[in-house]
Amino acid sequence: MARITLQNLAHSYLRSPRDPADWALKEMTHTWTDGEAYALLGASGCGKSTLLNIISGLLQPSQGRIFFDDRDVTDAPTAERNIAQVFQFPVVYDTMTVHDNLAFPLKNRGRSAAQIAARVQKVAQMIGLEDMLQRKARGLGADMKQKISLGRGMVREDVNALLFDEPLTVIDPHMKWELRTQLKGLHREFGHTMIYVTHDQTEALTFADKVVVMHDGRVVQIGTPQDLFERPAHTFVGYFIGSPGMNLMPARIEGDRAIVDGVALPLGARYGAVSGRVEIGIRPEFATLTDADGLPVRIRRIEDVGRHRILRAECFGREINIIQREGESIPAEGPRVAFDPAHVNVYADDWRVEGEAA
Ligand SMILES: Nc1ncnc2c1ncn2[C@@H]1O[C@H](COP(=O)(O)OP(=O)(O)OP(=O)(O)O)[C@@H](O)[C@H]1O
Repeated sequence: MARITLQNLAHSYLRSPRDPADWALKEMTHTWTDGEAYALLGASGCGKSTLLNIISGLLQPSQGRIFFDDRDVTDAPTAERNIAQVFQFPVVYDTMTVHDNLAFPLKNRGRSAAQIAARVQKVAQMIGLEDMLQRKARGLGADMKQKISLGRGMVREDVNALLFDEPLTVIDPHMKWELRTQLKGLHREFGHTMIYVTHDQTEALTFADKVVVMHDGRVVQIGTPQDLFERPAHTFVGYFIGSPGMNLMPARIEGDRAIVDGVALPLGARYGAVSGRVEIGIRPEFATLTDADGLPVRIRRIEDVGRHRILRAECFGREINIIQREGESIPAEGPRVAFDPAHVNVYADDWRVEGEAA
């Protein structure tokens, strides 16, 4: 397993990039901890595959270096990087048994029969393939074949990193949940450094210790699922993560208050001068309806989604979403919306501004 360091890394597919839009990956410097499970999350085209391909060695970055521990691997081909990869579509040898597919990477590295048997058994058991080991891979469905690919990715203990590129794309929805859980179990048991590319927030949040959110060629936040939920570092994180995403409202900040359309709202921290395009961000979970303080709202639609309901509302001509838990009601007249001050984030030009404890 290895720590992965990206140093001033950037990539453009153009020969002579001129402006920022020409860079598929904008300059970044990050260190990813040895043994952690990371999800690379972002919308289509944000640069996830470009970054993964640079890490795996399929692509040479236009700028910067990449290290596995202290070794500079920027110029090393994929074969020398000692990584395992699992792709969107299963890669299995149809004529081999499930056992031999799983054993293949170990045989290639000259492991003893006893080592192979023990390891294959363990991996097969963890992904629920132990009863199928003697079957030929031919004839198995895509789900089963992808399970084999995942298992084969995990079978070696000595890889620097395990890279997954949207590995659950071909998997049946109910099976996705099972495989994600198994992958998490495998990570807990084996402790590989894992990088998992997805555009699906549920996949990222359930799988990863740390989620790396990418937007427009940049890493906008690396954090635990809780960090991303409570303190989105960028408005994109607020919007992209959560269902529905974070509410944003233009505001002016005065110390520990935000002024929205002339109404003062308390903040959980005190701020100095905040300049640029200033907004406050509030997740729908931290917005409540009152009949007293707050901003006037008009409820447009109510969506019942089981344990809670989503109120789609309008506030000073802007859309706002409020999540109500069971037992919470809607005031009959003149409802207002109030925000939990501790969960109001302040943004300047889309980036979160840190306040001082009030
Ligand atoms: N081989 C290539 N040549 C030129 N441009 C490319 C190439 N591959 C990707 N790009 C561009 O680089 C940007 C980042 O693409 P990338 O595939 O890394 O994003 P992604 O987040 O993985 O998207 P997706 O989820 O759709 O695969 C996009 O604007 C894309 O059009």
